[in-house]
Amino acid sequence: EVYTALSELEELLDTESVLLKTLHQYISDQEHRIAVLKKHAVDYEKEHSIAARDVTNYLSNPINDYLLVKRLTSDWHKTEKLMQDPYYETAMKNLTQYRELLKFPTDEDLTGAATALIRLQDTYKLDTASVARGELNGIQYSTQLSAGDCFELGRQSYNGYDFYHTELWMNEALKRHEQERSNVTVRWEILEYLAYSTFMQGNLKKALDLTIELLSILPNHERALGNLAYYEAAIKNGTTEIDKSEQTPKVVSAMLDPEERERYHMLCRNENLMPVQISSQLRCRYSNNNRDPHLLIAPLKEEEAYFSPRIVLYRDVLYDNEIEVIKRMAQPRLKRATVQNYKTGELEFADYRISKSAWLKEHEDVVVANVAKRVEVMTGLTTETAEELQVVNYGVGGHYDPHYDFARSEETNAFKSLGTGNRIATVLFYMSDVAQGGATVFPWLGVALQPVKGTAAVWFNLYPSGNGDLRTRHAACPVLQGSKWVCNKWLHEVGQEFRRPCDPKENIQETISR
Ligand SMILES: O=C(O)CCC(=O)C(=O)O
Ligand SMILES: [Fe+2]
Repeated sequence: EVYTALSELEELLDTESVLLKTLHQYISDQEHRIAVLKKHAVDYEKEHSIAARDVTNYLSNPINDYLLVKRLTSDWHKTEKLMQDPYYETAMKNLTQYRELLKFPTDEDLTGAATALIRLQDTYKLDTASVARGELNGIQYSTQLSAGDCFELGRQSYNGYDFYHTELWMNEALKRHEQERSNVTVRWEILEYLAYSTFMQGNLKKALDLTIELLSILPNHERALGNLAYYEAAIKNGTTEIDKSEQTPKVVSAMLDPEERERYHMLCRNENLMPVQISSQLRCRYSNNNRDPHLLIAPLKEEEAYFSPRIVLYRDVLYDNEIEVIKRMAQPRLKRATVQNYKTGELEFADYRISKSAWLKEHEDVVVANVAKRVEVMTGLTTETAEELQVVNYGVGGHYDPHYDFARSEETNAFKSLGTGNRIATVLFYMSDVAQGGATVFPWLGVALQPVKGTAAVWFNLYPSGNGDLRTRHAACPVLQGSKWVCNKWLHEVGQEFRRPCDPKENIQETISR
């Protein structure tokens, strides 16, 4: 899956530059060949017209006779050979070889890239026409999309049963098709997708009009003829109901609770969801974490992000040179992130988490060990039982849908093999700024944390009773522009008995507080 991280996409640019070289070589070979063929034609023509002017006279000359015969034998053989395109095979052989040597995206990658773009469009409410112009939130970032590009986005949406986006993109394809002079896609094909997706969304009248237009281009299109009859009958009988079960998009976070999804997306767009009674009480301070000797000279820059549950940010707790070391160590080991299937305990890929991650051990580098020490200072907990440092890179469109970091009571298999209990706290370090998007948001709290390089976010996932705190449900918004790097340390329950004593009184019911 190349679309999950920037580093992989860079390799695709290398692939493209090799392909471009091959293409240019092929074109220049061909141009040279065509130039030679043109010269042959001119030469033949010259002799031929001299002969035509006075045939008898021309043919009574033995040299001319010889030349005529030669032109039609040996010379013409050469011409024929040149007409055969000797470069095609070599070029194709090279290309076949490159398929094995270079990194190529797959059809699955194309689907992934299209899904990512549509996810961004959804989350950030990007309007189709602006995206097609290469704009993201009013900033021109890339070149325009052609009718064909829009058509492909529509087709990908269609394949995911997402007829809402199929209609948006096919409409855009149609608009652009009218403006473009050279057309690769054909109008009737756009119309076919557009008519069907319009129908699936319940607009029979428009579906009918589009089908009529399609038939004006291709009067014998069988499926369109069938649909025409069907639509006409349906309109006549007033049966405009469509089987909704077929409409559920496969790709666009179909699993999310709509209210949570709405709150999640609003927070990603930087819309305020926090009551002023809370936000006005949030403070920042220099903290020495109750006189931790490590912090007496250089206290932490602590910023409150929420009170209950308490979420705090620590500014400038990771240095640029440490970040460089961590990224460099992680880079070659980055793999598509997995999630634990809560029934089987197995790790698997999921559409709701798209990023690349790697795990670093403390003994591998002093920087990794220092990060663990700093986590202890920030949290007052031990990292003896913590997981290794997880490094995550999100490419454009990379995201993580709302989730809990702790294992719920029914997830009996999670963390079992570690033998260190549940994930008591999360420390999330931002290792990059993100140009647009990529916030960490807590949908039910109305908290949105913007990534700032060097900052750490800290919160407890469990109540002092040991029960999971459902209010900590959080998500990583899709990256809209740029690349996002984070690393996290998950602290576990075992070993914290005296640092954060259990308090059965706070055995609060596992319910989401809204
Ligand atoms: O990347 C983020 O902002 C959050 C990541 C996260 O929640 C996780 O990895 O569990
Ligand atoms: Fe998380």
